[in-house]
Amino acid sequence: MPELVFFSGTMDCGKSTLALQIEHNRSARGLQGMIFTRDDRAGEGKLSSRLGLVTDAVEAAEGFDFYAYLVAHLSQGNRADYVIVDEAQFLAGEQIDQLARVVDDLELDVFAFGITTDFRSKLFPGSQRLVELADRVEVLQVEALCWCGARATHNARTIGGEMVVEGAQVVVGDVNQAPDEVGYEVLCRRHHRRRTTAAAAHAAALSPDVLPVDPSLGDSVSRPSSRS
Ligand SMILES: Nc1ncnc2c1ncn2[C@@H]1O[C@H](COP(=O)(O)OP(=O)(O)O)[C@@H](O)[C@H]1O
Ligand SMILES: Cc1cn([C@H]2C[C@H](O)[C@@H](COP(=O)(O)O)O2)c(=O)[nH]c1=O
Repeated sequence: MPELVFFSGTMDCGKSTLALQIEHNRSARGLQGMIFTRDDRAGEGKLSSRLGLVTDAVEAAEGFDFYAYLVAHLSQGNRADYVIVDEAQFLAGEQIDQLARVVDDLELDVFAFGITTDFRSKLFPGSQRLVELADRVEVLQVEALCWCGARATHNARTIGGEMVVEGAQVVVGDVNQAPDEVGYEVLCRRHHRRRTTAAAAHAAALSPDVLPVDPSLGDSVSRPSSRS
């Protein structure tokens, strides 16, 4: 039975790499995929991974109709054995409905890849609809890590290393940006809640307010640690 599968995770956990691996393995066996993306960092009509791999893709902009596009593609005598969609968080809910229809009516597997939540830990519309409609939601096995070493489950937006909580939901960007640029950092929930980015933790560790610790004050003293 064909399936709608949502491969989800934080930024930088290997989603695009997995999309390219699925594409490689299937095309190596003679299958032909249709690859879609939206607003990839590498530019329009590209699906790119931080490992340096990139492939051409159809840009699924606002208003793009996946079902109509695939019906037209097939009825012109072209092949499509499966569908890959990267950056699926950016899609509208109705576009996810079209993908479900591609699975049910055109009987094609659809593999969608995307981050689940935004920098405010709210669901993206596309991800919400995927959670509602997917046959399976797969969390990627390669864990992205918070600076403290715990599994990263949330995406923070940063400016100058500081976490921000105001702004547009969609701002295309990357992790490991220069300090003065808008960037992203993956964090565990504890540190996302406390807005403790790596830079903030580093600054706190160096702060004279918390160092040196006076041992005579006992355990009530706040000590710089990975659980700050
Ligand atoms: N220089 C590197 N060497 C090995 N692995 C790397 C390197 N750079 C990035 N990666 C891997 O690539 C992953 C990010 O892959 P990518 O597919 O771009 O992520 P996503 O699409 O989830 O944002 C990182 O989590 C890491 O595992
Ligand atoms: C958290 C968050 C992310 N984005 C953007 C930043 C990137 O361009 C993509 C995620 O790409 P990746 O391949 O998973 O790294 O999403 C955004 O626009 N808004 C956000 O809140």
